[in-house]
Amino acid sequence: MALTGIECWSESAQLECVAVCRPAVLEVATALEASAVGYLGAVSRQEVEDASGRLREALTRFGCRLFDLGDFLPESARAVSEASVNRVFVRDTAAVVGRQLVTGTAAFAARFAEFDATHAALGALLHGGSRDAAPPEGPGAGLEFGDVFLLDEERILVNLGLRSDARALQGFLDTAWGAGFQEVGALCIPEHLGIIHLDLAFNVLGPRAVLARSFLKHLPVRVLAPGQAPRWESFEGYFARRGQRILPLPAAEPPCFLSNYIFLGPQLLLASESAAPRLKPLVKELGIEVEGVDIAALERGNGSVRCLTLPLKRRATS
Ligand SMILES: NC(=[NH2+])NCCC[C@H](N)C(=O)O
Repeated sequence: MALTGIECWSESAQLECVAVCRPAVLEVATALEASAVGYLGAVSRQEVEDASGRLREALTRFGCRLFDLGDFLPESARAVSEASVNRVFVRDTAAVVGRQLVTGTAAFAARFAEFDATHAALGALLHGGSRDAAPPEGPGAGLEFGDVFLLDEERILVNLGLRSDARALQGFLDTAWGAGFQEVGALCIPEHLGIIHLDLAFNVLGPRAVLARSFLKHLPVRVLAPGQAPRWESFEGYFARRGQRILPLPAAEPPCFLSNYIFLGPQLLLASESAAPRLKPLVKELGIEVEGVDIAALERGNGSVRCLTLPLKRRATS
C-alpha cells in the first residue's frame, strides 16, 4: 500500500513516520575499500546488521512508523542497491520539504547509482509498488540532504560545500518557495575541512536553540527570500535575530558525530551511544532528553543517526 500524507516542517516536531534502509549485502573489508566508498574503516556485515537492528528497534520503541526502503526496491534496482554500502545513509538521498518529497543528487560517484535505486524505492513507497524503477513524482534538487535543515516552518538552512554545489541553489529555492517556505540561509563549509555534510557540524535544538561547532561562527550566511535582494548576515547574528541561541559543541576529535542526532519528539533526541553522554549535559537546560543507541559499526561509514534516517512525517505543530 502506498504511503500518503507525508509532511515535515521542522526538525523537532514529533516524528511519526521515518524511512531507513537495511545494510547492503556487500561489506567493507579493507582500508582501501573503505576509502573508495567514503568509510572511515572496514566493518563486517554482521556488525552493521546488528547495529541497524538496534537503530530500528529504538525508532519503533519510541512510536515511529518505520519503512525499510529495502522492502520497496523494484526488481531492476535491487542488485545495484544490495551492492551499495552507503545505502543505509538514506538522509542524503531525499527529504520531505513541507508536503513534497524532494529528491537529491549525489555528488560522490560511489553513490550515483545508489541514489537512483533509493529514489525508485521511494517512488514505490509513495505511489504504490511497481515493477519499473521510477523516481517519485515531484521536484529534484542538486543537493545531498545531509546539507539541509528545516529550521522551522518558514526557514531552511543549506550548506553549499563538498557535496552540494552553489549552482544547485536556485533550483532548490524555487522548490522551497513552492513548498511554502519563506527564507533560505546558505553557508559554505570550506571543502578542505573534509566535513562532508552540515549535519556533521550543526543541528537544531528545538525552536529556540541550535548546536554548532565553533568554526561555524566564522562563516557568513547568505539570506535569500522571494522578491527580496539577497543579503549577508553573520552566523551568530543570523540566529540571534531570529531568537535562537547557539550552543557551542565541545571540541571533539574527528570524526564528530555529536550533532548527528534526530528528534523523536519535541523534547527527545536519539543519538549514538558514543555521542549521548556528551550531549545530555549540554541540552539538559533546554529540558531535552537524550536516548542513546549503539550504532558504532554504522558510524564507520562516516555518518550517524541523522544520516541513517529520513523523516517522512512529523506532527504539524500548528
Ligand atoms: N548526512 C550525512 N552526514 N551522511 C553521511 C554519508 C556518509 C557516506 N559514507 C558518504 O560518503 O556519502
